[in-house]
Amino acid sequence: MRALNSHVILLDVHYHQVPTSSFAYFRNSHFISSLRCSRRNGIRCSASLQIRRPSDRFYSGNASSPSTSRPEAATELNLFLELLPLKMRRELYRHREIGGLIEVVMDLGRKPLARFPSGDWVISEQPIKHEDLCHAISKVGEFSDDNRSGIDRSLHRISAIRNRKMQIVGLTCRVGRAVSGSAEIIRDLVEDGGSILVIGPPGVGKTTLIREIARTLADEFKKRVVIVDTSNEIGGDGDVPHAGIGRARRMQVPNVNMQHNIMIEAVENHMPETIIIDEIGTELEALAASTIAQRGVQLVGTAHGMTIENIIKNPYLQILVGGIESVTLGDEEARKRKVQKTILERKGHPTFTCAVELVSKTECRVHHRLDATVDAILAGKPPLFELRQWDDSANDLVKYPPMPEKNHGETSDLTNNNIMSSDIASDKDDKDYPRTWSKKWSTNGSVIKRSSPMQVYTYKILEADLLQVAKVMGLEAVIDVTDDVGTADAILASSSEMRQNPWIRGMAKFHQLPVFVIKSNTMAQMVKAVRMILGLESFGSTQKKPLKGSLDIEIEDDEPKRKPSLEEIDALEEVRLAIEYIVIPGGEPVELLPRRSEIIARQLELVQRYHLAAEKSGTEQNPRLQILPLRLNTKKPSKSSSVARKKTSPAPVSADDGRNDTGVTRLPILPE
Ligand SMILES: Nc1ncnc2c1ncn2[C@@H]1O[C@H](COP(=O)(O)OP(=O)(O)OP(=O)(O)O)[C@@H](O)[C@H]1O
Repeated sequence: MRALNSHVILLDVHYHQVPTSSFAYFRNSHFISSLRCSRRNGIRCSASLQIRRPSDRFYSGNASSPSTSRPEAATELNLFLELLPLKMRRELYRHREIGGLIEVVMDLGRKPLARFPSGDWVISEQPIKHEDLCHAISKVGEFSDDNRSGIDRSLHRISAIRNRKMQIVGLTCRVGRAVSGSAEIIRDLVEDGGSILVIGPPGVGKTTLIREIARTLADEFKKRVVIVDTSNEIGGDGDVPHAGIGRARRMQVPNVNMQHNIMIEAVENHMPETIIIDEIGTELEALAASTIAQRGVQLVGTAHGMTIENIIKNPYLQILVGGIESVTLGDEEARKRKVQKTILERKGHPTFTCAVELVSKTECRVHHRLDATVDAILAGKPPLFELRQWDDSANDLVKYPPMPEKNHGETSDLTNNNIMSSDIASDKDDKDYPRTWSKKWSTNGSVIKRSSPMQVYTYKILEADLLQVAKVMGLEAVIDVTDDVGTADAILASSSEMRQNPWIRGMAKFHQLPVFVIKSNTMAQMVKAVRMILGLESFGSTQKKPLKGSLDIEIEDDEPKRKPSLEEIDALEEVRLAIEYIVIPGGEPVELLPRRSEIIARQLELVQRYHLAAEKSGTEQNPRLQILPLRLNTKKPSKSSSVARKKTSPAPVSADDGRNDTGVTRLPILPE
C-alpha cells in the first residue's frame, strides 16, 4: 500500500473476483476513482486501486479549523448518496468535487443534475423514472407541509415538487453539513451578545453559519441556546439532534405556520439566552422575533435577501429593521434638509443590533449598526459596512474597516434625496481610502481652523438629540451629524455602549478620531460634549485630551461642591425635567414653582449649564423662574476661533440686556 497524499492511497490488491466494471466503491466514504485490473483466466486478478476520500475541506476559507472532515461527515454523505439509484451513485462518486456536492436535482423525465460550487453537472444521460423517485422517497422521512423532509440523524434536506394530484414529480436533495469554524468570520459579533440578522441568497450558507453560531454559543460561550428548527434543517432530522449543534437545544416545529408560536414558546418555557431561527419569512414570524428581542434575548436569525434594502422593501419583514413610515415635513424643514416634503423614516428600533450580508461562504458585509444603515438608506446616503473575507492561504480573517457602499443611493428607489446621495458619492471619490491622519485635531487637543461644520458620528446616541441641543445652543451651523465615520471629525458615544462594543474604539483608532464619551445620557452632558467637540470648552484636568493614540475624552458632570438639600434637589430636578422635556424639545418657555431666592440662584446656575436664558417672575414674596427657549450669549466662534460659521443662524434675543418685551427683569448671566 502506498500513500500518495493524505487523500489518495494506492493499494495493490488481489481479488478472486472483480467486478466487470472498471471501478468499484465502498460503502464508507472512501471511493475508488480508478481500478486497473488484469484478469487472468477470468478468476484471479491483481488490481491497483486508487482510494480517495471525499475532499475534507472542499471549500476554501474558513476559520482555524473549518472542517467537514469528521468521519461522520463522510458517513452522512454516503447516507445522502443512497438516495440515488446505484448507477447514478457510481457516476457521482467519480466526480472530483464529490466532497463539495451541494445538491442533486431529480425531475421526472429529465436528466438528473448535480450542483457543485463550480456549476451544474449532468449525472446521467438517462432521464429520471418514477422508480428513481420512489427509491429516493423510500429513504427519507415523511414530508411536512412545507414539502421538506430529511434523513434521520443527518442534516440533508429533501424538498419535493408535486403535481396537481399531489404526487411527487421532482426532488431537490441538498447536502447538509456541519462546518466547524464557519462562524469565525463573525465570531466577534457572536461574542458581543447583540442580535444578529444574517441575510443572503438561497444556498449561500446561512443555515450552515447559524448552526455553527448555535454550537459556538452553547459549547464555547456556555450560553443557553434554543434553536427553533422549522424544517429540522439546523439540528437535522429525527428526534435526537445532530452533533453539529453541540449543546444547543432544539425545538421542532410541527407545522410551518406555527413557527412564530414556537418562537414565543421557546422564550416563555425554556429560559433561553439565545434563540436561533432560520428563515424568518412571514409578518407573524417577524413580529415574534421583535417580541423576543424586546424580552432581552439574543436573537440570531436568517432571512432571504441580498442586502438590507431588500428587507426594508419587504412589507412583511420591515419590522425586523424597525418598520418604515412616511412622514410629511413642513416646508421649512424640507428645505433645510434638502428633501421632498414626504419622506420615509424608520419607525422604531430594529429587532437586530447588527446585520451580516453573506456574499459567499467566505465573504460577508457586516453592518455593525443596523439602525444607522437603515437610516442611511432611507436618507439616500450610502450605508456603512465592514467587508470581511476569509483568507484561506493565511488561514486568517481580513477585515476592511467600515466604508459606505458606493453608489448605493443612485440605484436605490427608497431614497429621500438623491441629490444628497450623489453629492456624498462624489465627495467620497475624492478621498483616499483608507484615510490618513486628518489633521482636524491638533496635537494639543484643540480643533484646528475649518470652514465647514464639524461632522460628528454618533454611536448609540440619538442624532436628533445632538442636533436639537446644537440648535438650542445656536450652534447648528457649525456642528452636524454624519453616518459615515470616514468623513467624521469626532465620535460621540455613550460609555456603556463603548464597553459592550469595543469595535467602535478600533474604528476610531483606524480613522484617528477622538471619541467623546458621555457617561449618562443627559442633556447637560450633551451640551458639554458639543462645547468640547467644538473646542469651546477646555478639557478638565482629569480628562484625557484628544491626542493621537489617546483618543477618549470622557464628558464629566460639573459636580456640585456641597451636598444639596432635599428642597434644592427637588428644585433642580424640576429645572432638568422642564428643560429636557419641554424647553429643548418643544421650544416653549416654562414657568417654575415659586422658590426661595437661594434656591432660585441654584436653579439659574443649572439653566445656564444648558446655555439657556431665564427670567425672574412672580412677586417679591413669591419669586419664581421662567426658563426661556433662548440660548445664552454663547461665545461664538469668531473669525480667528477654532470653527468658522458657514451660515448665520437667526439672531438670538439678547439675554443680557436686562429687560425683555414684557418688561420682566432678566437675571444676569454668569460668566462662562
Ligand atoms: N462554509 C461552508 N463550507 C462548506 N460547505 C458549505 C459551507 N456553507 C454552506 N455549505 C454548503 O452549501 C450548501 C448550502 O448551504 P445552506 O443550506 O447553509 O445555505 P442557505 O443559505 O441556508 O440556503 P437556503 O436559503 O436555500 O436555505 C449546503 O450544501 C452546505 O452544506
